[in-house]
Amino acid sequence: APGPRLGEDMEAYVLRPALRGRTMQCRISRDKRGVDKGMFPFYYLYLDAAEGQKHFLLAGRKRKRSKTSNYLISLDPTDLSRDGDNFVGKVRSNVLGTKFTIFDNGVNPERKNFIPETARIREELGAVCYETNVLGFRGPRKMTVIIPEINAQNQRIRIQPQNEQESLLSRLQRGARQGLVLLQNKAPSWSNESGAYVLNFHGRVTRASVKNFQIVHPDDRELLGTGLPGPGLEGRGMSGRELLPPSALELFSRQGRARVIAKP
Ligand SMILES: O=C(CO)COP(=O)(O)O[C@H]1[C@H](O)[C@H](O)[C@@H](OP(=O)(O)O)[C@H](OP(=O)(O)O)[C@H]1O
Repeated sequence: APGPRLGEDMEAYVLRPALRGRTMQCRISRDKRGVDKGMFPFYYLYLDAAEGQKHFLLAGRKRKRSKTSNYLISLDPTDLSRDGDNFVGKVRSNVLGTKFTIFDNGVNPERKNFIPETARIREELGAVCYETNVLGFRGPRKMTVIIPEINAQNQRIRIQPQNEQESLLSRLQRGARQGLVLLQNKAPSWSNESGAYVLNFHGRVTRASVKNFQIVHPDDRELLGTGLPGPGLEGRGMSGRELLPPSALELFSRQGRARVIAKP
């Protein structure tokens, strides 16, 4: 897909769903160097464009004082402040770190100082649930991704919960799936030969990793959206449905336990 045009409104660009039938191939690099980057690394998202060009899109970093995993996403790699102009959204987990929600930069309506007349209620752009499996942490985890439907005009359905009960995760919990698209990670199969779980990444995997996953639609397991870390920890994500903030996808993939390798 073509990269952003010069002078394009980058906030609108990164929030716009990918066009149907188009593949957006991205990569994520992680910077763990430096004093506290082991605990709070930086993530940088790039779009791979024609002629080998890379377009910087987003930067992310785990925030230091939150009780839950809370990753801030910014348009500017040098400005990851929560109240900065470049703040475009965040990824927040539940207390257990098993469920994540991606918000834009709107306001939580349950905040005490929320003023409906002036503040825009935040949108939920997606959510991911990890289910531990019967094998405990030894087997591959099951990942369910929930995104709002994209209409025929390629616009995302607005999900702006007034309260927790209207959130994507609560709707998933009670089976209220109207206006939602549910995706899952493709279950790897056990290979006695390699002594590991395998999935066919069509030559794109260079190393066995718990971060290798393929997101598919349950009704069409061959239509892949894939998040893959490359050799230098640079992930390459392809999301056929929507340009989720893949730095968020990179973060999600860190929750898995079982290594998934490419089918020989
Ligand atoms: O204990 C908790 C209940 O689950 C959460 O505690 P914590 O993880 O520290 O998160 C709270 C922090 O103040 C965080 O800075 C806020 O995000 P913000 O700075 O982006 O506003 C967040 O606002 P929220 O995401 O809930 O709107 C708050 O909920």
